[in-house]
Amino acid sequence: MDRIITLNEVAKHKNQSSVWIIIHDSVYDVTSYLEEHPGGSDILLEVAGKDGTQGFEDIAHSDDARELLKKYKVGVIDPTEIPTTEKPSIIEWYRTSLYISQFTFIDKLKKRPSCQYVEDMDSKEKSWRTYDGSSSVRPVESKKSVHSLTRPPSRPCESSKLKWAVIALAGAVVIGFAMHRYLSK
Ligand code: HEM
Repeated sequence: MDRIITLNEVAKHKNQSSVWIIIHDSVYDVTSYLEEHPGGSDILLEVAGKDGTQGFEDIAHSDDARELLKKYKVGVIDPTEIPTTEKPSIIEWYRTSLYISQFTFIDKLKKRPSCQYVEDMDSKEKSWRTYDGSSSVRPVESKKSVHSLTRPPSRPCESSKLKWAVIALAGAVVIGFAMHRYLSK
């Protein structure tokens, strides 16, 4: 079984004499690998005692590098310390969207500052990326699966609310005008 390690404990291993790095919620002791690392030791020391997932994924390490990780694993982060406060994914958002049947929706959404769940869509339009509120962007389900969702809206974005407010106001004006005409006869 994996050893459970707290963030506090990882934080203690932050200099050359002992370097622990978190990658995808697992903890690696790379002290003996510092000088061998093809990307240099400095880059590892920068994330020593911390989460290095972003840097690790940013340079798209090879499968060999990922295999090598196993050799240095010392445990996993205490699950109670892993943040779980994700906002709804774009799929959740689509389920509740008025524009569910239209792919052009994505373009509308991008233009609406109140609906910031979509950050980007890849150029081949094969996957969607969502903005989950914590500045991390991740690919999600394919367009097809988005398209197949048909639940009615229950969480419209601000501009939809605005639309209904305008309709209600227009209705009130029409009724007011009709009442005025009726009463002044
Ligand atoms: C902690 C475990 C890590 C291992 C076992 C590891 C392993 C490797 C390996 C084997 C390579 C050669 C290229 C490849 O096969 O992908 C490499 C390159 C590199 N790594 Fe890491 N790495 C680790 C962490 C990191 C982290 C946390 C960062 C950044 C914050 C990083 C940045 C780099 C860079 C910049 C290169 C050079 C890429 C190039 O010159 O093209 N590595 N690493």
